[in-house]
Amino acid sequence: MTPEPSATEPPSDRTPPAVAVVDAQFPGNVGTIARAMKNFGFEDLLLVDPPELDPDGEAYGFAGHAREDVLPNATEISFDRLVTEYHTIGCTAVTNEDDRSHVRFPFSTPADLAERLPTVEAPTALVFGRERVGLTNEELARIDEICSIPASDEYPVLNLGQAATITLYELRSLTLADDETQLPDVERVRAPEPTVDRLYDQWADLLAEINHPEEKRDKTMRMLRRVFGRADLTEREANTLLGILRRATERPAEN
Ligand SMILES: C[S@@+](CC[C@H](N)C(=O)[O-])C[C@H]1O[C@@H](n2cnc3c(N)ncnc32)[C@H](O)[C@@H]1O
Repeated sequence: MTPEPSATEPPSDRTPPAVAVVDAQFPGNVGTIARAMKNFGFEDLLLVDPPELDPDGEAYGFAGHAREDVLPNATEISFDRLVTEYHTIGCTAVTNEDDRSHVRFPFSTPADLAERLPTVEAPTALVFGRERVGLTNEELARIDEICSIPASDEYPVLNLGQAATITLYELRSLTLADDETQLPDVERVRAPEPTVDRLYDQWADLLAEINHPEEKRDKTMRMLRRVFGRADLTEREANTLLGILRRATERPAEN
């Protein structure tokens, strides 16, 4: 019998996409992308016409812990081999004004891809373009599909490192174990009922203390209960408010 995978084991039945960067002009971008890959569990970095990656330079400087594995293990590849050996997904900005017959259409968002990629059997590569001119139309025409991050129509073009980071974040379910794809479930210590009741008593005392009109007090208390009910106070928050209200009601009248 196959043992149940533990919660921290990565999803085993999926081959994570490789990340290809075409003609990266700035080594810093390659470092930023390598770091995002390490953050979100991607390992296979492919570089088409890469710049010189000096171990004392920007790429390694920007790569954080990816300088230990993702970056030194990067593979140089030609664009021809990339499009022949991989199911390629070109990442590019599009706007609503883009001509629909254009090479940038149809497109998926990274979130769409996260759902669909597990069903693609061929090795896949996400392809990012140059910082200044992106992927050329000729390159896009040879790529299997297009992925675009939805952004302002007025300015949908992110910088290369940001675009790769957002895309890889959205695809993290392909590489990370379920318990790594979300933050730890830290139990909120909700304020116990007697503490919340004391808080309302203190409010009532304060309303009396400041001579809030008697005929309005019930309504005001109802409103305060609603406000604090919505706030869903933690024990610490309730105690802090209680302390402040107590000091306000116990303060000797001035003058
Ligand atoms: C600064 S952009 C290139 C700008 C270039 N003028 C263009 O319009 O493609 C660098 C790379 O980031 C990625 N990128 C930028 N914005 C994107 C978006 N909204 N969706 C997907 N990828 C994006 C693409 O891979 C692009 O080639």
